[in-house]
Amino acid sequence: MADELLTVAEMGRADRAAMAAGVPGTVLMERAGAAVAAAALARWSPRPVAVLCGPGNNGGDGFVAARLLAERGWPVRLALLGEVGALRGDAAWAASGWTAAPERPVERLETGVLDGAGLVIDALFGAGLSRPLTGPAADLVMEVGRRGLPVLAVDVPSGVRGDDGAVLGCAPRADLTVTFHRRKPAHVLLPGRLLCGEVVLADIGIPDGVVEAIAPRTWENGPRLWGARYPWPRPEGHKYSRGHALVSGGAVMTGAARLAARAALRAGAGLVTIAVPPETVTLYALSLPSAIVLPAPDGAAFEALLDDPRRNAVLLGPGAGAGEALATRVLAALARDRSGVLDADVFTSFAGGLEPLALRLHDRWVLTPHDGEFDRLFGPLPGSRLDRARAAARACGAVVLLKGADTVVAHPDGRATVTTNAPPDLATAGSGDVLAGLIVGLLAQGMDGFDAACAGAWLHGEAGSTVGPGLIAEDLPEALPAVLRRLKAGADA
Ligand SMILES: NC(=O)C1=CN([C@@H]2O[C@H](COP(=O)(O)OP(=O)(O)OC[C@H]3O[C@@H](n4cnc5c(N)ncnc54)[C@H](O)[C@@H]3O)[C@@H](O)[C@H]2O)[C@@H](O)CC1
Ligand SMILES: [K+]
Repeated sequence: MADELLTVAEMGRADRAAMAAGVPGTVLMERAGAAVAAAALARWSPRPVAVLCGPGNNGGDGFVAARLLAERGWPVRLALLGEVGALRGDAAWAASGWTAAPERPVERLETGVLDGAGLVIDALFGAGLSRPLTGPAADLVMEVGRRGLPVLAVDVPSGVRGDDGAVLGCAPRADLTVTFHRRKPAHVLLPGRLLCGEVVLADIGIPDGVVEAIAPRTWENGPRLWGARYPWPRPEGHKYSRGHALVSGGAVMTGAARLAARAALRAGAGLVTIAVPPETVTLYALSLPSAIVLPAPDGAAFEALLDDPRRNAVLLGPGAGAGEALATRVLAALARDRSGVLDADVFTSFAGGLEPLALRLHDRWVLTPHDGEFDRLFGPLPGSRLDRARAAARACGAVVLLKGADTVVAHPDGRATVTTNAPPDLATAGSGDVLAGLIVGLLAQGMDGFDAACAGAWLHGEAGSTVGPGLIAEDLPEALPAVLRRLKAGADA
């Protein structure tokens, strides 16, 4: 499946470009409806179907699918929101194909159309959804849910907004969603992703060059994006050529920096120094045999460690304790030519204003807030998670990774990815520290900020899935070798 995600506007441009290149809209619609019918035939045994059509082209796809399924002998009832006479353009053409057979009426959109149905095809609204579902459309969607009928959604479950996956009013929970040409953000962002069920991407004959011309800026995260630049160890390499991460450890919440340091090592950093309060050296050293544990009694001592340019990537935040001391360390790290990750307590330490950070940050730094931390640092920004992460990256000049079940990574230049492989088991203490550690480990090896953030988020998700139920954060670095082995096998193929 292609990784690009097209906004609704970009998909509209793709449709228009295809038509300008000589593919008529009716041909696109016929192929879209055929893909829906094919998906129904492939997934379900023959059964009575209720096709719910809306007033636009999404409904047009429904008319085509209904005709094709009826031609295959499936009992099909079709109901339309509005009047057939009010349909325009390609949708009117598609409707005429259905009504051409006198035994195929167009029913009013009422719940009775569901009686006897063993499958619902939801073709009410797609890209054109402009307001919350109300009236008969909402009644039908609610009734489909009450009856527990299987649902095949055309393009998106009706009520799910294409650009952000938000539900306007209500939306059915689909078993299968057939979308066209490229997926939209709604197929990967929550809650949309959960309502789509399995997503099938159908080729409706829009030439590939069209996507290249549109140059989309959003992708589903995966190794196809960054795998070619993954910093695999080279035969002639040695530990000094694999980067040296510096992790700042705290006095009380010592687990956070230890988890991060271990993850940085597992991600392949040649060396990891963890700078800790002197009274905790033994504790850190005993649990991290492969890391260098050094005492840093104060800011000056930490700066002395920073001054060694071989320590090329820095992690600040996990277990650090918010406040002036942490803020000073952050600014000291940013004053040097380093890459790094800012996490956790850093966001509280700079909650008063972004300016001191924004002045010094650049795109070899990655900020990894969850939603609460994000709002603390950037304020409540409008729009989807994609919009907000992009705006934040632009505002601070660094890569922003907005954590969640649908983690977004955004670069200040507007590129963004959505990560979809994170299992819910990852919602556990210390999981974010591991993520920060993975990213700093990759930065230390020379990956750029965007690649390191994307690769870190994806590896984190894969490690989480490898462990599965019962996962605790300590398991994640240990799961990494198996994940990397699989990645390498794929990358080498
Ligand atoms: N040539 C094309 O543009 C193609 C479009 N395709 C299909 O066309 C869809 C987009 O078609 P449209 O742009 O016509 O949009 P939709 O079919 O999603 O809906 C547009 C209509 O619904 C109305 N509407 C929006 N929200 C409403 C609400 N909550 N309650 C009541 N009415 C509401 C709008 O006023 C408009 O009349 C895609 O999702 C896809 O399924 C496919 O056929 C492939 C080709
Ligand atoms: K739909």
